[in-house]
Amino acid sequence: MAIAWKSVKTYTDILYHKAGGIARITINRPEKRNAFRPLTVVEMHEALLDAREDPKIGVVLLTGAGPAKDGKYAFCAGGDQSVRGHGGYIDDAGVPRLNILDVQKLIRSMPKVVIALVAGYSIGGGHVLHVICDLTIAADNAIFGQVGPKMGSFDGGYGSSYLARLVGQKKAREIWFLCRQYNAAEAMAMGLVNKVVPVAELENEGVTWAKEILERSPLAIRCLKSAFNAELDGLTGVQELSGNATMLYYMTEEAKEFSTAQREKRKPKAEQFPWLP
Ligand SMILES: CC(C)(COP(=O)(O)OP(=O)(O)OC[C@H]1O[C@@H](n2cnc3c(N)ncnc32)[C@H](O)[C@@H]1OP(=O)(O)O)[C@@H](O)C(=O)NCCC(=O)NCCSC(=O)CCC(=O)c1ccccc1C(=O)O
Repeated sequence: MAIAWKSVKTYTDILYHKAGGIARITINRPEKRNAFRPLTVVEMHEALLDAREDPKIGVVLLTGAGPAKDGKYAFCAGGDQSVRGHGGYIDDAGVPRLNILDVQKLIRSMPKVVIALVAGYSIGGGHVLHVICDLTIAADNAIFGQVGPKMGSFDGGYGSSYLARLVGQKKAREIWFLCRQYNAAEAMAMGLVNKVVPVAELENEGVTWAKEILERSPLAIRCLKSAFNAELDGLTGVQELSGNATMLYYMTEEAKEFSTAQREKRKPKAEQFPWLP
């Protein structure tokens, strides 16, 4: 499905495009298997915020540039180990950061559908990134895995707990404890991805799914996303879900009458609103 992407802004480590209600964020460090350094994460966060704020955007495609010069593909190989220091990943100002957690939270909470398009490696923090997306479409060359216990890291948040909700406790423990790699067919079989397509079809498939979603009700999808999250996200999840209830309530004649009455310093006409069963 052809789509005329327009560049939104020029970044150093990512590409950011939009077209027809879809935003596409591409991690653009193919020679590093699209590993993210603090700058990459800052740029991803800015683009995601822009997509969240744009009322024309309903779906975000998150993907990795490739293939690299050696012909290999990667969605993302996690945190850039060349800048790992004491207390985090060191940014240009020398500050240690684990700022990928901010990106995870934004993907989780934004009221838009985020789809990971995974070709090649989705490893470590790059695996967590696809896990946290609402949907994952994998290329037939996709390779998934966690590496933390092999190289001195772990993600005890969404990367393990939410992973276990997706694939089950036994499988999630296997993935983290053994640090094996899984191909696209294995990922499909364990419920880690939504669909597998030939690598040449990956973007087209993502656009097809996005366009189908864009034909659906934005408010229904907004409420569904926060409802799916609420069960798992504790008070943060309840806050998001009930924030949507408040937003919908503000849109009612009833809320408008009570708000207007307060400003007009009069008694609200409560009797006109039913106490529904
Ligand atoms: C992905 C590989 C399996 C691919 O293997 P291969 O195809 O053989 O390629 P290589 O020759 O290894 O790599 C090519 C090239 O890319 C560089 N590179 C690859 N990955 C990284 C990386 N993560 N960081 C930096 N550079 C990378 C590699 O050095 C080569 O460059 P040259 O210049 O040619 O040498 C394989 O590459 C691989 O296993 N990569 C490492 C995977 C890894 O260790 N990832 C980090 C896991 S830890 C993490 O992601 C932390 C994330 C985080 O911040 C966090 C914080 C707090 C809570 C949770 C998290 C979280 O986990 O999200």
